Amino acid sequence: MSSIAVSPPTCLRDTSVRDWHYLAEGGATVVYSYRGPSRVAFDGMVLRLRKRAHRQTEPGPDDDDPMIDFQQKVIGRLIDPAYLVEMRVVQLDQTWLNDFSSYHESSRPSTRREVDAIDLSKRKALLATDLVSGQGTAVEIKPKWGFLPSPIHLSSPLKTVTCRTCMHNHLRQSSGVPPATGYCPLDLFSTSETRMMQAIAGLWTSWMESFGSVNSLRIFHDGIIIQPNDHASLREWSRHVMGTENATLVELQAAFTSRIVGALLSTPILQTLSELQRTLDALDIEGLSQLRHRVQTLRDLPSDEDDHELLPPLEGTTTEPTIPEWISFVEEFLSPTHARNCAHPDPSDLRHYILAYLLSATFKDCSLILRLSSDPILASQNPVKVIDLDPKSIRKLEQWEKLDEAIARSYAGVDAGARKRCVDSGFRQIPAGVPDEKPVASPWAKSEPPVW
Ligand SMILES: O=P(O)(O)O[C@@H]1[C@@H](OP(=O)(O)O)[C@H](OP(=O)(O)O)[C@H](O)[C@H](OP(=O)(O)O)[C@H]1OP(=O)(O)O
Ligand SMILES: Nc1ncnc2c1ncn2[C@@H]1O[C@H](COP(=O)(O)OP(=O)(O)OP(=O)(O)O)[C@@H](O)[C@H]1O
Repeated sequence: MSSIAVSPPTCLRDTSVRDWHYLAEGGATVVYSYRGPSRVAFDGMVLRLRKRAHRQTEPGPDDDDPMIDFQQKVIGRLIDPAYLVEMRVVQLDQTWLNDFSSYHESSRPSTRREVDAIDLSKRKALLATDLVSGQGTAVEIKPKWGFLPSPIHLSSPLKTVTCRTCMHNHLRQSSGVPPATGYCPLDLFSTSETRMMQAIAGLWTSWMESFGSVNSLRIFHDGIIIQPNDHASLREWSRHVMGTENATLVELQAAFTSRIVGALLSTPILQTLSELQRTLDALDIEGLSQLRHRVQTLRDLPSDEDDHELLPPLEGTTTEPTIPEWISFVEEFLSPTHARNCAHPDPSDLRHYILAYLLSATFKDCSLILRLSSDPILASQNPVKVIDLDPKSIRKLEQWEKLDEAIARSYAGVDAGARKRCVDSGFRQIPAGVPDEKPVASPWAKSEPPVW
């Protein structure tokens, strides 16, 4: 008698905290890659743990269960699921999480450690397919906002000339943060090969100049993040990309840029993202804010109770959307009859516009991970995935209004002749002074999700 069937452990508690390696982090989560002894449940997976800001005293809700539903039932209707990453929820054991955090805290960048830490109050986390481990190169790009707003509800034309990301980078630069100033998302989203090359070259330059600290470009080789000032790993990577360790940085940049642009041109994902961002943000935060204030003013006016009943309740501006509400929102957004007059938004549609804006914000903040492979079979498989498609909180609306104002105010201080002119290839030009009276129908107005 031999062969003892041992079921694979699926509890994180059964893994040593040393089996996980720090990979990267964003504003809300920190991600570790499993590198321990082979275990079916964890091989090729990353663990995504929520963080809590030091200034945040109250623990937040465990929001990873809704996150899976949101990805499958909401995002999966708008983006071909082939671009999405498989995820599942895992339980966290408090003692294990405490040990994990103490063991790994020192591997986090000091700039991040100053503001937040792993949230030890959470009882759940996410496991997701590790998109960067294994042999070869994986490149992560955070494209940001791929459109210029329609001028209808804007207080000034400033935002229709220079894109939000370029203006935000200006604000950051004025406050001493190293930004990706050579990068304009509208070039990346343009579908023009020349402009896309310019965009990727800009990302490369800021990656180099910031010693890899910008979040808009990350390069992983054989599962390890490459730091631009680590010459040994840069040489090793150059051997992989260029076939030689002796390439100059200029040659390496050119080869990298053309590989990335080639990969991006072979997929419609950037167009999908910019169309979603644009269509869902039909009013701009300024128009949304005006609509919110209009509802507030109408509610404050003495009038018939009947009239008031037609107005949306103000809780609609503060209550987080539930998954069923998201599902019906997307149903409606995809329906052939979905059309709204965005030039004259109806106050009764306030909640609709808020949900649309929140969803647009998710698509404005996601990242792409591309696998560069010289193996023709691997290369023929979908080489691009979209990550970080978390729902945004309704609590952010006010913060976004303030940030928008701060960005525009700071950019208004730039001499008119020195302002960047960002070109939006997908922009529907509306002549100045002519309000767009036509209802805007969703380009996704079909009964089935888009199929490529
Ligand atoms: O406002 P933005 O455009 O600066 O985006 C924030 C990101 O800054 P970025 O410009 O990408 O460096 C920011 O990224 P970092 O923390 O800077 O890496 C977050 O992604 C933030 O989202 P959340 O608060 O984590 O849900 C993002 O906030 P949201 O606006 O998406 O809520
Ligand atoms: N499935 C994955 N495979 C490999 N690496 C990943 C995966 N998911 C996330 N990462 C890495 O972890 C980082 C942080 O993850 P993510 O972007 O989801 O965090 P976030 O806190 O929500 O980010 P943001 O600040 O942009 O909102 C990513 O930028 C990426 O480098």
